[in-house]
Amino acid sequence: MDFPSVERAVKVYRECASAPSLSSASLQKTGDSVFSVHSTWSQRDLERECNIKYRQTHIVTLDSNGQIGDVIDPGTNTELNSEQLVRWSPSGKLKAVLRKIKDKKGDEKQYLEVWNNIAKIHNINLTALDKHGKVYEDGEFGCLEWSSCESQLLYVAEKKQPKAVSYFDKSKEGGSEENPETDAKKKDPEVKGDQFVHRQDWGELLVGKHSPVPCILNLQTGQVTIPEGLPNDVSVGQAIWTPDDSGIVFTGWENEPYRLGLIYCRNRRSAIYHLDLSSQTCNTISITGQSVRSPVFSPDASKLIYIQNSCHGPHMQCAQLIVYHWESKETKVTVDIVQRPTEGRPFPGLYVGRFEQQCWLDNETILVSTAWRSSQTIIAINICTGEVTRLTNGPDFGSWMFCDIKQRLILACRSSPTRSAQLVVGVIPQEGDISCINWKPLHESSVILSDVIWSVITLKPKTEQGSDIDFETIILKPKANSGSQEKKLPLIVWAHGGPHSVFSTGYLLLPGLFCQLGFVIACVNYRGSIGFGQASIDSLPGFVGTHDVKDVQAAAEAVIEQGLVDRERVAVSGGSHGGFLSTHMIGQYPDFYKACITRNPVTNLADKLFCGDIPDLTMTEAGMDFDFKIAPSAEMYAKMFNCSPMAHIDKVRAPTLLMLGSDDLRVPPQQGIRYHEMLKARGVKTRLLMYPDNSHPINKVDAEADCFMNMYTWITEHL
Ligand SMILES: CC(=O)N[C@@H](C)C(=O)N[C@@H](C)C(=O)O
Repeated sequence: MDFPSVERAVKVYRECASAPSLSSASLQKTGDSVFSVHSTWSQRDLERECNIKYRQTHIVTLDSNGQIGDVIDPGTNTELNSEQLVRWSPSGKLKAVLRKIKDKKGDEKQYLEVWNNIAKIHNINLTALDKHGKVYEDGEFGCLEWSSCESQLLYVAEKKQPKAVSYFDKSKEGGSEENPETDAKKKDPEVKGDQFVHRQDWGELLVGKHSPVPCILNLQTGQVTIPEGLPNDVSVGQAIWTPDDSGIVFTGWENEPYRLGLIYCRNRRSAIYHLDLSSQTCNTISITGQSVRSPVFSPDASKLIYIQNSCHGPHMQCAQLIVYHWESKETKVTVDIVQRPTEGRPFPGLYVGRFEQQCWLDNETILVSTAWRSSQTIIAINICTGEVTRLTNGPDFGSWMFCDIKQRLILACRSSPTRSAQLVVGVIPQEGDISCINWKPLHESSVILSDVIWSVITLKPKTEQGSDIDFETIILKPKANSGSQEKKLPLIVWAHGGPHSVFSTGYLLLPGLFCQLGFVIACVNYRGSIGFGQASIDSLPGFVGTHDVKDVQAAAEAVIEQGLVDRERVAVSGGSHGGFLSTHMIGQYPDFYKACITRNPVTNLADKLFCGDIPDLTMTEAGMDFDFKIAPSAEMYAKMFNCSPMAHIDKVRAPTLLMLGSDDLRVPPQQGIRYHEMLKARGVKTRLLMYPDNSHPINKVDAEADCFMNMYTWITEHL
């Protein structure tokens, strides 16, 4: 087949990859019925080989009926180079900015700034204060919270460690057994012999993040304090003020017996804590033995909500919404785990990482984005009754993300496999059906794939076990051929990673790119994906390498049966567990797939058990209970190997491209390197690309673009 040229592929990549992705968006009331929308975006810059960040501002007015009036785009795109966190104060009059700057010597320093509507009014050099290590700005631990009196800022940073010095450092020889008091006079404590002590961190994408502690900056004094009374061996994150600023509430993850990788893993043992700042007493609010996260107070400060799910088993699960009554301390599960959604009760449960800080429509209703089968959707939850209302279900946009709410003005971001992110606003009706919202776009999607159409098909598994659980596949087709029969197109079957994650009907860069270049794409949400009920998730552990494989194959065959695809030109792709599946497909269906392209694949669970930052994944997905002692029997090793792609290596014929991140801690490169070598030793065509300074996602701008071009040339050469 004459595929589009490499030059065409480069052009299409430049167009599609230029789509900005939303980092954050918030509403500020700036006048009677006037609101400003501040959004920060991330966009690939292929020339500078970096992701640039920029801020956009829009003005929204409400008319006399409280409906959306004007939407004004003052065209104020401003590139942001050093902002790490931004938080507006409760009054909206002040803005806190965490900024990272390199000084003249090239050393990074962090500043906490406060701006009013005229200028910068506070500027604290946190690094120079030397009260803590780096401030955390990540999505797992990071926070930046104003006290209600707007005189203090709360954030988390690396706990300051005593300075480790050598026993042979002559400059330290002043203090000695004869004159120990000399040591005591030193400003900071020093420890001899600890220079090379291993300090475990929280793993992939959280490297160097060991022991975060809460920090309080007093804007009047410019001083930072680390509260006393913190629990031992707990990593603090997501900290917020108690309503009267008398204390803080935070999520604490257990460090002992050792840390397991945290990113993409919502099953890490944790608790919600309340620290009273004056008495320095710290109490746990949540029950022990769970994984909890994202504490948020109601506007009237009467209730605290947080998310809870098991700290055992799958890394992503259906969660509970917990309501904690602040005065009475009564705790209630207001939304429970959903095992199997039904036609009558289609709500599939809660699949949420963190609530937005402004997620309250009123003191009884919260707004949240959650996976709902193959779509990300916005729901409203009545936290007294647990009633769930789906607010976004329109056919034209696939997936929605809730951003902010002020009074009844809601800010959201929507996209689809053929339309990049678009900010929209709407007014939630005061009466009647709150899902009747007239959404108004603030801008057009920057990328619209007008010659691609997408759909979602539902499939029933063919295996007897777990066969009452259906699954879905998102299909992208070139519009030109959607109705025609004469020209059969090549197919790429895509498996997502996790395995407990999901392809959502949002903007999907790689599938959209390949579809633009003439391929049919099938993105498979196999059993075990989130968004389909807990029973689906629980159906996979112990059956990886069979259930997930059979579902991916069933999806491929279902698309072929639609008549558009040339069954002789089918490729398979996926990263991480998606790489586990793509290498399984070419081993178990060696004549069906003619090419394989995979990113950081899991190829041998037995080998992975003692490497990588989440050994628990290996045992969990192989159907075993994880224990921190990890003492597997020979039989357990055999089971882990036998459910791995490496067990099928002798059958592989498909030319296989592997793309590895040299810094990957989640799935160490050796998994891909060994698979590549085993193919070479068997004379199977294979190519391995190793991307330095890239980890599990391989998402540095230059590496990501290079991956795509190599994927394209590999597939077009072998289909
Ligand atoms: C929990 C986890 O990280 N699993 C990995 C093996 C994986 O599949 N990661 C996904 C999120 C990926 O696509 O990288």
